[in-house]
Formats: sequence, C-alpha cells, structure tokens
Amino acid sequence: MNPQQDTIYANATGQITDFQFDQRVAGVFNDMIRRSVPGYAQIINTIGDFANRFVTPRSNIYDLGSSLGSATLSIRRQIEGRECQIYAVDNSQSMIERCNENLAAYVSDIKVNLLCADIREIDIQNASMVVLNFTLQFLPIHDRDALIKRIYDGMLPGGILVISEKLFFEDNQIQQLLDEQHLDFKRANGYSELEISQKRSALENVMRPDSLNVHQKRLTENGFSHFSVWFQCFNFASMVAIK
Ligand SMILES: Nc1ncnc2c1ncn2[C@@H]1O[C@H](C[S@+](CC[C@H]([NH3+])C(=O)[O-])CC(=O)[O-])[C@@H](O)[C@H]1O
Ligand SMILES: O=C(O)C(=O)Cc1ccccc1
Repeated sequence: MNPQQDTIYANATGQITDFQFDQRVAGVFNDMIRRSVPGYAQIINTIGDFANRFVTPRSNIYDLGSSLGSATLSIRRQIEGRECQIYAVDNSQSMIERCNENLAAYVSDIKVNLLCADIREIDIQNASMVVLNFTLQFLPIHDRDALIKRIYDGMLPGGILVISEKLFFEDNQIQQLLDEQHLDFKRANGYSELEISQKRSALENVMRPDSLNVHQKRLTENGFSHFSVWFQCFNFASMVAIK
C-alpha cells in the first residue's frame, strides 16, 4: 500500500516544529505507524472482526481520523452485502488523497464517503460501529468529552465504539517502564536515538495521552453500558465500549 520508509526525523534539525499530518507524513505513514505502534496490525485486523460481529444491515460506520484508510479497508472487507455506508473522516487533505487511492485499489459493494473534515463537526447517525483508532489523543483535552457524547448519541443500541490510544500511567514507575519498552520497540524497528528524540519533541504539544481511568470514566459517564480494554502492548491499548 505504501512502501516509502519513514526518515522524517533522521537528520538533525535546529528547530523541531510541532508534528503535523502533512504531505511528507502521509507519504510514509504506513511505515511510520507500523514501526512506532506495537500491535498496530493486530488492532487493524481485529477491527475488521468486530465489524463482522457488530455491523447491522443498512447502518453507518464511522472511521474518525482515518489516515490512509487501513481500518476502513479492514471493516469493508467484512461487511460486503450489508448495504451499509462507511464515513471515513480526516482533516488532512494529504491523508484523504492517499486514502482515496488505497480504497480505489479494491472492489467493493460498500460505499465509502471520504470526508476531509474536522471530526468534531461531522454529523453522526444510525451508527452500529465507530472507530477512533489513535485519533482521540490528538484532540485538545477539553474537546474529547463532547465528541464522545456526540458519538454516543449517534449510535444504535448495541453498537460498538473502538478506541485505540497511547496511554499515560499515573504510577510514575509504570509510566517509565512501559515508555522505555516502547522506545526499545522503536529501536528494534530501526529508529535511531536522534529520530526517537526529535519525534518525541515534535509530538510533545500535539499528542496528549489520557490514563485508562480517564478513558473509562469518560465513556461510562457519557452513557456506554459496557467497557473493556481488549488489547494492550506496553503503553498502547485498544478499548471497546458498547451502547
Ligand atoms: N480534529 C480532527 N479531525 C479529523 N481528523 C483528525 C483530527 N485530528 C487529527 N486527525 C487525524 O487523525 C489521524 C491520526 S492517525 C490515525 C491512524 C488511523 N486511524 C489508522 O488506523 O491507521 C494516528 C497517529 O498518527 O498516531 C491523522 O490522520 C490526523 O490527520
Ligand atoms: O511514534 C511515537 O512515539 C508514537 O507515540 C506513535 C505515533 C505514531 C504515528 C504518528 C504519531 C505518533
């Protein structure tokens, strides 16, 4: 889908600017996310399995922060013939363009509406499945609650919300341990110390992980009846909430 290798932070730059999902990142994003997020492939596959279980005929599916469309593709493969529509939403024009090419590479009877829009502003309705795969962590903290509420309101009873996130741990020793394990994962995938530290600086103001407690509280307080972590590797987790 995207063979380009991520070398974005390979050379020393005087001033590190905030991380953006621009054309450069979109061009290497598959390589970047696979080498940076432990369990990413497993999570994408399982999102497809969840779709198979939860997506009901003639309902909508929302992939919020869809990037290159990996989750959308995994879902679409599982729900042929159910007369559903998928809404894949991202506010990066570069991601949308590449996502469009990726979707066009496969035949399907499921319509995908690819929207270049802010996920805080789109209409959500008749949803049997909503996916926030590593997206919520990029929203300003104060906007997260309102988005979860709007998702809940737009979902059908029995519908599933999948949220994958980098986690923050209140216990400082655990935070340090799992952060270090994640850095080892990146080193093992060929990232240098310079790449790791420059990307870390770029993400500092942009990506703000919540703790598991904060996620669970937000989901249950906004009405979800069932909640669990279904996957965790180091400080990366994927959660499900069912309406
Ligand atoms: N307010 C916003 N509105 C719309 N899009 C946004 C917003 N904020 C960020 N994004 C978009 O959310 C995506 C987050 S990446 C998701 C991976 C994908 N889900 C995957 O399964 O491969 C995760 C990561 O890079 O760690 C980017 O494409 C942003 O442009
Ligand atoms: O690379 C990291 O350190 C991360 O925390 C994950 C990530 C992956 C892709 C884009 C932004 C953040």
